[in-house]
Amino acid sequence: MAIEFTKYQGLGNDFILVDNRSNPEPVVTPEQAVKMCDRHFGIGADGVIFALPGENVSDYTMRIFNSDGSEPEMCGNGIRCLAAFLVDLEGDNSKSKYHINTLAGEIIPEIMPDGQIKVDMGFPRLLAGEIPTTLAPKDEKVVNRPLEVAGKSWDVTCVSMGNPHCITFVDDVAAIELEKIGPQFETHSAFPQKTNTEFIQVVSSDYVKMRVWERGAGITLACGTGACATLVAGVLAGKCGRKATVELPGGCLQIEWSEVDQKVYMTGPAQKVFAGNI
Ligand SMILES: N[C@H](CCC[C@H](N)C(=O)O)C(=O)O
Repeated sequence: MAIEFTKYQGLGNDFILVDNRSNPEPVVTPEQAVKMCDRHFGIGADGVIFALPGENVSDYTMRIFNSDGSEPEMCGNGIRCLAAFLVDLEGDNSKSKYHINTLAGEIIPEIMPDGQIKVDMGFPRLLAGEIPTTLAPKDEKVVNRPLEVAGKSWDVTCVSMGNPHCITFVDDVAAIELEKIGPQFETHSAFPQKTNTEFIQVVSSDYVKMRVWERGAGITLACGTGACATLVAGVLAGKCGRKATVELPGGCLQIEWSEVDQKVYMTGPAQKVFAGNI
């Protein structure tokens, strides 16, 4: 069965988007998603994202398969790409704000006048039991706690944006051997659902540099939920303010942890690359 798709990217974190509005179940299996994401034998992407019918009061439902076939709760760059995709699909009937149902709760992307997309990413989850991690009692936060990885003790801060993130502040992100230690963080026994792993270099209280090893995807050029988790971790660890630019290898995101509603807001681009079928 031919599958029509449109390729989008958000700061180089790239996705295959599928119009799944006529079916409550994804029309692609996780195994097929792995093949589609292969950068030599397939289309090539960090994941496959489905625009499914909405539930309750939401306009649509988003589901995503990572390039290893696993299904995460949410994807920040991905939901900006989904919003751009929906505008394309809906044409003249398109809206500027969508209520999207996800496994991380309701997420609300808004297309701004300058074409950037601002996303209400909801509330961060801060307790060990919500990450989830065994690094602290389940009703405590995990801020600058030691974690033994690759024969070294790292001070980590854990935050969930619906998906788990383990954040480590370092003096020089370029010096981190991500391909060597990323997998050891991702699959560490302290993370029952595995984890995304971010290394952060604080340039100033409103500018940080980040590199990421993603759960189920490996090194990516950007991670939206990771950038949100990073800002929250920076506030908890006293390293940055509640609004900052997060510089990723693929470009910059503007992140704010609102003091008004305690939600996290992410603003960044999403670009269509090409359409096709497979
Ligand atoms: N690999 C991530 C999902 C994609 C998140 C990332 N691409 C983002 O932009 O948030 C996970 O398993 O939680």
